[in-house]
Amino acid sequence: MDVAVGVHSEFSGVEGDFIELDGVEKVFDVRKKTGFLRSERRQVRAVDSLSFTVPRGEMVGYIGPNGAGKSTTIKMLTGILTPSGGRLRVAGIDPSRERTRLAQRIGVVFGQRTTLWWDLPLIDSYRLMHRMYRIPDGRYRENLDRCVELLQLADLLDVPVRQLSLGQRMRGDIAAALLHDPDVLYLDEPTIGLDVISKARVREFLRDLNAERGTTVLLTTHDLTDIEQLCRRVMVIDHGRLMYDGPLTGLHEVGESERTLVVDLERELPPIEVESARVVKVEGPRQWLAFPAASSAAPLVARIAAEYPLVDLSVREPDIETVIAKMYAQGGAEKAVS
Ligand SMILES: Nc1ncnc2c1ncn2[C@@H]1O[C@H](COP(=O)(O)OP(=O)(O)OP(=O)(O)O)[C@@H](O)[C@H]1O
Repeated sequence: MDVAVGVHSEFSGVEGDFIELDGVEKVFDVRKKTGFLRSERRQVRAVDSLSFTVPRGEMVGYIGPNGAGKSTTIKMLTGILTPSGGRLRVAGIDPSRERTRLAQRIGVVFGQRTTLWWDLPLIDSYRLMHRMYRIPDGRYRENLDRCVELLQLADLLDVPVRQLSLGQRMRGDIAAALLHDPDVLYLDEPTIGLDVISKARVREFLRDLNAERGTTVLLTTHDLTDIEQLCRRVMVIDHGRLMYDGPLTGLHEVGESERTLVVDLERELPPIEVESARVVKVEGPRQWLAFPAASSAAPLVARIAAEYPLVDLSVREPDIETVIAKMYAQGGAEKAVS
């Protein structure tokens, strides 16, 4: 249960930290209407004594329920918002003081919004960014060619952004964030709303980018599969505070959460009987089995494949809200922040 505290020290204080937060706070002043012509001032502490470091080249998941403070953190890391307290540095730069200088070093992708010009063909947005970021011609060409090839954008360059599908637009946005070769990439829900194939393509691209270029990546997502496939380390934030920092498996252990194995059998059969999982739902030849999220699905799959007429299967991660709710229920959250 004390996994979180132990694991945290493994990652902190590493030399060459690229992102550094020390006791960072963000308090918003909000006015709430309490009656006709009357309002009350209230303070919302969106980020509360947040401290963590990310070494150069690490790909880290940054997750939490709605309203936890993730976007506020990312906005402070880009310099859009100024912290109310604490110390924050990205590549040695104080983001809110030197926002323009920092812009050359960072790339940002917001899954729910586009940075592309809606009415223009994709390539025109890239040409504008070329000028805006004053990217040397050779470097721009090289980065564009690479992104076009790896993100399969060749057929889309002349299409107005408004006509792109969500998955195509997302790939277009990721390329836009990388044209100036940033050292760090902030990704806010990069796979939201994408189909399975588009998700796989985006994840593969990010994995290669991180491996080949050593780009530091901070990834915010509600999809734990993104984290499982991309990040060795995950940070959980709730009510503006860091609740957990360590590997995803450790988070599952703290929360004692479960994954679901969905199996399609050749025909309708009685519930599957295996030691390490329990059937939670049966619908015709399809069965849902819950098993501990911290353990591997491989032995379970092998066992079922050997004993049952298996046609197809998939593994579903628990949702973040469930994992966090279980963490609280087990008392894991208190241990992680202590
Ligand atoms: N400009 C603002 N003014 C007042 N309150 C704000 C402002 N921005 C964010 N908040 C509040 O700060 C808290 C954290 O919000 P934030 O957007 O950072 O959460 P989040 O983790 O990104 O959530 P989501 O997953 O829904 O995007 C919330 O209570 C939110 O209402």
